[in-house]
Amino acid sequence: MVSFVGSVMSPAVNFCKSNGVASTSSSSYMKTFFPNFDLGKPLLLRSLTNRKDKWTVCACVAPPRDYKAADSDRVLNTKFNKESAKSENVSLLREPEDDSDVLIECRNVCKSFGDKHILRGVSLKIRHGEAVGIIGPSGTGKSTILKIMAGLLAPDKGEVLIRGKLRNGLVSDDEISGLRIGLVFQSAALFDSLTVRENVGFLLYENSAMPEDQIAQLVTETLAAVGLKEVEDRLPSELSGGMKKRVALARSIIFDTTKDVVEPEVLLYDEPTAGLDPIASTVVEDLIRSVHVAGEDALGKPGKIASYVVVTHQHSTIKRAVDRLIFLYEGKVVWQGMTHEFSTSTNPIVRQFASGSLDGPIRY
Ligand SMILES: Nc1ncnc2c1ncn2[C@@H]1O[C@H](COP(=O)(O)OP(=O)(O)OP(=O)(O)O)[C@@H](O)[C@H]1O
Repeated sequence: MVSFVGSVMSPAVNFCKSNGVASTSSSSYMKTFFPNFDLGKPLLLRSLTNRKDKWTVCACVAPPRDYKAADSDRVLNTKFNKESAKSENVSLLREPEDDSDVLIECRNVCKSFGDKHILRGVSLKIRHGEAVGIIGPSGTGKSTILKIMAGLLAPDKGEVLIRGKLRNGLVSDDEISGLRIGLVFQSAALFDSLTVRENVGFLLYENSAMPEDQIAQLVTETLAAVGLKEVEDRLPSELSGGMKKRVALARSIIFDTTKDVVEPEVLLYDEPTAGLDPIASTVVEDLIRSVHVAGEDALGKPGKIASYVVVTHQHSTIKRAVDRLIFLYEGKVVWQGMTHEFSTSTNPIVRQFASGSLDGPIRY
């Protein structure tokens, strides 16, 4: 099964052939294969997603394993403790020896667009229970590595391992990765002509056998979990920016309750607080925490997301929403550490970025 948590409205979305090989950027492909495609028309969207035998829209897959919420504390307390993160140089960072909890691993990933070499050998691991931030100057490849982790873009070189298993090419219908990955785009990326209910329940209306009234009930419960009430019949244009982001989050965490085990495990957020005022940012940051297994949603229930990765520029998001940071610069990981070490780091690249100074190794 392919779950859809992003949007065809994002220019970054790729269309993946179900053999997992071909991909291209959305706009050119849409024009080629669906000349009449109009992003605002739900009927056409439906016909698109119904082409399950050939094309899939956006990311995410596969039956996850069971996990224990308590594991998240163990991971955070033991895997990247203060000692392990003291290092100021990424090459000296002490990695845990046990990799059994690694959900996503990138090994020496390279990606170019034309003659622009964006990722030049990125290696990183996302472990079960982690809340990780990816930071770094603009254009350094943060969103690109996120899309590669999600399976929307294939690396030119290097490997992506999902729970230790090599992923070939892109996410596809017939690939069983053993991990369900959701990507939440920077713009809330809702379908303008669909109601909030249809947006949040989109995947279930399209792909599940659940009766409509059951989906509607689940949508209401999921909206309540992200702190929204009585907005089901509204159109996205009737929501504030912060509300749209919450609706997008609700869409990414809803799942088919009639299946044995189908829950998102890893959520990837691309600049979730971009363009929000400080208070609205705080709301979204807390929301991101609340749907994590270590958190509690608006209804007081434990969150279900095993791990998440946030690409962000916002200091408040770095401080509030993540525990560990990965710093990308010129297509490489140049620093990793716990969030509280970010502001005291002696790494000149990190210091310049943290202070916003014009003096330092980062040049614009
Ligand atoms: N599909 C694409 N085709 C061509 N160039 C691309 C594509 N996707 C990204 N790029 C280029 O790759 C570079 C890195 O983009 P990316 O969005 O990953 O950076 P980023 O670190 O997330 O930047 P920002 O912080 O500004 O969002 C940019 O120069 C961008 O223009």
